[in-house]
Amino acid sequence: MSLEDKFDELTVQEQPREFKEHSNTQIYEKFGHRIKTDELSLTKGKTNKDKANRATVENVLDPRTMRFLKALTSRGVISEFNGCLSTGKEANVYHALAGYDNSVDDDGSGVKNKSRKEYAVKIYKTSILVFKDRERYVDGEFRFRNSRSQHNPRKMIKIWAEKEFRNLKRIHQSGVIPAPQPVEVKSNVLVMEFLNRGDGFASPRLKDYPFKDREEVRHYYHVMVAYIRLLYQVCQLVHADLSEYNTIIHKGRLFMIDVSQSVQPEHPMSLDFLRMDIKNINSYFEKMGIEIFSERMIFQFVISETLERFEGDYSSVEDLTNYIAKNLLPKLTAADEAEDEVFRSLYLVRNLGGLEERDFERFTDGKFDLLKSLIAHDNQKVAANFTASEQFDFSSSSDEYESDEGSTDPDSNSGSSLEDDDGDESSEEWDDKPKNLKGKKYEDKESKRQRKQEAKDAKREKRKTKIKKHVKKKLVNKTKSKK
Ligand SMILES: Nc1ncnc2c1ncn2[C@@H]1O[C@H](COP(=O)(O)OP(=O)(O)OP(=O)(O)O)[C@@H](O)[C@H]1O
Ligand SMILES: [Mg+2]
Repeated sequence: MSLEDKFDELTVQEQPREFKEHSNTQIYEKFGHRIKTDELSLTKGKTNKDKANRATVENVLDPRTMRFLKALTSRGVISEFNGCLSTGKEANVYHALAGYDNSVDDDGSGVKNKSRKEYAVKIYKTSILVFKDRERYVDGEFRFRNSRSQHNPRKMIKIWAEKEFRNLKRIHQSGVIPAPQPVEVKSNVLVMEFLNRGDGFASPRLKDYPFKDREEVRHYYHVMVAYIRLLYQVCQLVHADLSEYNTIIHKGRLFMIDVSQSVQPEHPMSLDFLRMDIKNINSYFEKMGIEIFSERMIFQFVISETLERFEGDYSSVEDLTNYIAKNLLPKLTAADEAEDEVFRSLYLVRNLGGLEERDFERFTDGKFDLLKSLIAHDNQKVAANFTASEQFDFSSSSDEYESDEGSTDPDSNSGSSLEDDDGDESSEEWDDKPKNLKGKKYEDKESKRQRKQEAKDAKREKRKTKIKKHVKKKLVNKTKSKK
């Protein structure tokens, strides 16, 4: 018997109508009492109080959150919710209308505006698991050194919302990079300006933006690269989750959103986050069919402190793209790609004391003589006014940041745990540190060389068994692209 014949025999008997109705009634009788049809009450339930208080609707609207929303409404910040813009893994974003107090015309005339202000209300999920992974962003943040409550997910979420609020405020106030204006933050609820397309809908994310032509794609790429640098240099932030999903094209300008995980440059992993951002952006724009710059070159461009400052008008696309054209050249050859490969695998450290074994071996194998050369060596593609190899020195920039904001804070243990205590490497490359020479000044050359070689070998042996599991895990995690 063929398969088709067998299949024909498998006809399922249609159930008589009465039977179906009968079973529906049975189900209703059995479970009907469990379906709540009464209005949602915000008062504490008499029974099962604990569970009910933590239960969530759409994972975000637990009774506490509802109370905050109610408070925002009664204070006149918000008048009504209009629906959900996005349900993500960390937060839901809702559209809301501003309260009547704020419905004053923008010209300050005091005349009530008929079209009321609109807000985007981001409500962080209070479910616990999602936030577990986020500790590494708050760890090592000087600004949050006293507020680490990472064992209490509720407090963690509050920090998270506040972090986004503060980062948004910093970016928005700088006037350098467009970002929605933050309005309020209360526990896990963040209210900000709604980026409106004009017809009631949200402006599109970069991912959904309908580019007119390739020229327009290139234009936004250049603006994006310029913004990464300005965000770092002027706002002192690394986005840390930059992608086509977290940028919005609004009124012809590129807005940065979703900055809860953004960190300051002195964060121990800021350079890793920066590299990841650059990789995400590059792969999106490459997919869109334009010539891109090498990741390493963008990285240098972003962090270089001696590079000529941007003197143009921040809102002028022309000035921004000229700035880029002056400082970066497209990535064209296979050799450029090979260099990016190396760059991606490099363990970036803030100082030489934080080197990992694999990098160390790359240097000692003679491939590169210093970490900074690994980033900057032979960079002929960078325009004449940007001699990158002279410009970036990890040890000096690290000192600067550490002394500035005290990233030696004991709380920032995630970063310091990445550091190895191989700081006093006796390798030739950085034995110019005076402490290595102390007391051995008059040693003859040959015995010095031998002593150093022995010390080096011993350390190498020691390191073989030394890479800690959590360090490895972090290294793997950080190279995974986010979306
Ligand atoms: N101010 C705003 N104006 C208009 N739309 C916004 C605004 N903020 C967020 N959105 C929309 O909501 C979406 C999610 O916002 P956001 O990226 O901040 O949340 P999220 O935490 O990243 O969510 P996910 O868990 O999906 O990553 C955005 O992609 C955007 O479409
Ligand atoms: Mg997002």
